[in-house]
Amino acid sequence: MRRTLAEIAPVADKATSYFYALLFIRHPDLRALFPAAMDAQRDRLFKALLTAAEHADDAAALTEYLSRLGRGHRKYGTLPTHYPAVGECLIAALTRYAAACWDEAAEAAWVRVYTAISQIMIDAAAEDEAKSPAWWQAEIVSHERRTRDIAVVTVRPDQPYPFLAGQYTSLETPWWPRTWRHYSFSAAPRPDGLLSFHVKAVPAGWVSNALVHRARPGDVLRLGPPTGSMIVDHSTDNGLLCLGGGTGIAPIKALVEDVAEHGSRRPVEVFYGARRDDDLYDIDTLLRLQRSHLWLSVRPVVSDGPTRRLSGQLPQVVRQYGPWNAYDAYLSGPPGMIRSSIDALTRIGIPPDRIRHDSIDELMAS
Ligand SMILES: NC(=O)C1=CN([C@@H]2O[C@H](COP(=O)(O)OP(=O)(O)OC[C@H]3O[C@@H](n4cnc5c(N)ncnc54)[C@H](O)[C@@H]3O)[C@@H](O)[C@H]2O)C=CC1
Repeated sequence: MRRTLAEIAPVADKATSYFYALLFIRHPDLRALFPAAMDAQRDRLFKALLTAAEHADDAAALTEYLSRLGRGHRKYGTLPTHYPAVGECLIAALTRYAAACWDEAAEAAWVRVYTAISQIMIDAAAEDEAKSPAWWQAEIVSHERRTRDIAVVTVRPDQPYPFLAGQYTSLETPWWPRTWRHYSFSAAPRPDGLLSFHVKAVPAGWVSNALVHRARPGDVLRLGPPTGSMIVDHSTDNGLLCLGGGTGIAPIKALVEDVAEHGSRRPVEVFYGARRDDDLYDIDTLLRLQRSHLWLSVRPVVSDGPTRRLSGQLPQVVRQYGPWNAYDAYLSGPPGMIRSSIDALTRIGIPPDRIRHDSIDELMAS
């Protein structure tokens, strides 16, 4: 499998385009399950295959990854009968684009692995069906523009939506059917069941632009299941060192609320990074939380413009404080910020297993 993937990696775009073309010609009914624009989708299929191949020797990690994928596919309307159709087109694409190493043994390995992959995904989806809906309808109940391009969107799901502070969901708008994007919850679970997200309209971001510029109270979104492991570990008394860059502050605020609800006195140090003073759109909320909780310290950090606040990139500024050896780190923000913060924090001695963040691949896909 690894040899085949290495061979198709440089032509992954062509191989996945060929795969989808074949799938939609042979099984036109499946086209309706996919978004109109397939660019992000192409990338995702290849990444999923790579991830599966990377974990091929670690059965537990592979099963966990595939089970999550199987549960996540319920919202697309995927049925067990779709898997053989996909498998057959996948094998055809590999035969064509990994021709140099494709032989009977390679084909047998892929058929075996694909069958196992599908079975894990199908089983996980079936098990999930008994306890959870495939998706939730969620009506927008408030839409608050904080800056020209950032909105805080609050929704009421049609059924209880169990999740943990720090997690994220996938979201589909009525304007771009079947195009799903990830957003972190910006608040811990609330007694009224409402959920909030911070959305920044990014260039060429169809979903984010629709959510910021078009969405209004009364519009109905669809949500997939909650996911993500950037949650508070309540089994330790370690402090929390939280770095939130831009709208990455959203799940950090949820984590702070979670610590507050648990009534613990663990120190929580939040560094909130933005390009300019005006971009610190949620600073008032965080400073209000700081006034209510002695264990919480919030430091705004401005990276680009002139400021009377702390100035610089988040990882640089954090290094000037500390020591951080009794802290668990929580990182949320742009992929570049997450990568450089992991680097900086491991260099000052925080072990990698105490640094939590969401999957960088999934952040990029949003
Ligand atoms: N769970 C998560 O990790 C979440 C991630 N996000 C992601 O956060 C991003 C937010 O975008 P914007 O608000 O436009 O933020 P931005 O691009 O304006 O950056 C905000 C701050 O992050 C830091 N930063 C950015 N790039 C950096 C780099 N390469 N190295 C070090 N520090 C860096 C700087 O302090 C900067 O001021 C989006 O990509 C969004 O997908 C948003 C919500 C949750």
